[in-house]
Amino acid sequence: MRTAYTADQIRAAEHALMARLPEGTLMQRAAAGLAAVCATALGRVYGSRVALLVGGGDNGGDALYAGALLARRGARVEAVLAGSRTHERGLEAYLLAGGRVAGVMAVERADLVVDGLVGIGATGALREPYAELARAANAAPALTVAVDVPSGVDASSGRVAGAAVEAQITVTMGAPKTGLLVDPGAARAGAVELVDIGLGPYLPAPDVTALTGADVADLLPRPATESDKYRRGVVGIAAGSDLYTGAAVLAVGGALRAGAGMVRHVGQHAPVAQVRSHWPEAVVTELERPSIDGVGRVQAWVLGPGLGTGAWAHEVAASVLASDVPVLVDADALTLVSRDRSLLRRTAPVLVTPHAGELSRLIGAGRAEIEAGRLEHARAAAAELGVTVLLKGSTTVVAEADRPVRVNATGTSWLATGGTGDVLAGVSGALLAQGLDCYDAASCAAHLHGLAGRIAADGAPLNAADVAAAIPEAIRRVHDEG
Ligand SMILES: NC(=O)C1=CN([C@@H]2O[C@H](COP(=O)(O)OP(=O)(O)OC[C@H]3O[C@@H](n4cnc5c(N)ncnc54)[C@H](O)[C@@H]3O)[C@@H](O)[C@H]2O)[C@@H](O)CC1
Ligand SMILES: [K+]
Repeated sequence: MRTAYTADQIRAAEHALMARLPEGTLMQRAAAGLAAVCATALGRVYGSRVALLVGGGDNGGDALYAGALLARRGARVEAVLAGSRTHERGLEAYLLAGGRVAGVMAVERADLVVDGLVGIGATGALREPYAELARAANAAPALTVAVDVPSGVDASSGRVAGAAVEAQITVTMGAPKTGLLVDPGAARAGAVELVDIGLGPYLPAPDVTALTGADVADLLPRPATESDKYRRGVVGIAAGSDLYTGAAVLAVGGALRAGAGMVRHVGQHAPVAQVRSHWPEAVVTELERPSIDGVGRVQAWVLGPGLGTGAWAHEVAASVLASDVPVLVDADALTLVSRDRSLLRRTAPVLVTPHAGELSRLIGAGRAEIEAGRLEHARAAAAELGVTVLLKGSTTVVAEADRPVRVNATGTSWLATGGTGDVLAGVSGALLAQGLDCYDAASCAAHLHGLAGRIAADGAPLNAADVAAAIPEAIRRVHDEG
């Protein structure tokens, strides 16, 4: 399990650790780790050109001490001082080692830029001249290594409010920060390298977590020898309408590939016919009236892909949500519940799987605002609606009351294409039907779906059916990792 922490959590842990160590020890550890990563990235330190962007706080101190280490190894190091003050001892050590102070031109001629403008002590958008220096680093041909977090990225949320450094590598001190795992911040961080400064024993419960493949392998149910299709879990899929048939085919496909014992599709005539012809394995029921009464027992429902948003769909949604099993609410069903919240009044679990636009209708926040602050909006929605929320997007996050948000790191932008959400709904539903709770089902499904997207894309466009077809390979890979 990967874990990440807010700036406040890190600061508290640092204080506890610092109280037991001679002054300056932590910064020395941080700088040594930072210099080592820079040296590896440079390949040859002697004779290379390094520019340091140095802010007025300890983040700048880290950069200066690391710059001193690189200067001692023969690098030509130039520091651009951005703050009205500069870490005094760091600057002394740096100058003593042969480092120089320079203007912004240093950035243009550097092989490597070290971004030590701000770290966890930043407040709000970068002010000048910090913002200008961040832009200069982004425009320069050099490799950029960010100290702790890319300056301009909020360490606790991943928000980017103005100019922000786009790093190829971020060397983070003590423990990863939440903003390095959540977009838009995560996209600015590049590869994240952790420097162990001894913070481990002082860290609290994490703010966010990310499942590794091995974690997913542990959580996934494996059929036992005595399993039969009913014990392995029957997933019901209430999807498709005479207008929209493809979504049902894709959701059923996702569910079939993710290990459900049986998939039962219910819907109108056209989608039922499509599902029957695509998936002879599925059991289909054409609904004569908008109700699931009498269609047979299922362990979990997927509700919504292509269902429509009219009166018929509303009746189907009410009937599915009146059941006593977990329900995944997706796509058109999200529109239905945002119009009629009373549909969500039930005791069995609910998992909602919106993208930012759908979440904006559900909780009345702006779409851009949700994209900018994915974590806080997913958390707020989970609390307000009393459900588990899987918020899709460039970083998929899963939020549930009283649990750390799970962030998915496997996705690829190739997945941003029509129908992939229907596949995700099917995969999640199959995991719910196999007995995973909403939180685990959603986070495992997001992991497998992202991995399947990478396998299917392999550097080129994919379609949603390819993603469903790659789910078994994704499952094999997580088991290999486990
Ligand atoms: N506390 C410790 O023991 C350790 C701290 N470390 C480093 O110290 C950093 C935190 O240091 P600080 O608490 O001094 O804070 P920072 O250095 O992150 O930021 C504070 C400085 O940035 C300026 N600033 C803040 N927001 C700004 C904005 N929006 N635009 C322009 N300037 C802004 C402030 O005026 C101040 O000079 C960590 O991120 C890490 O890099 C590491 O050395 C590990 C040990
Ligand atoms: K930084």
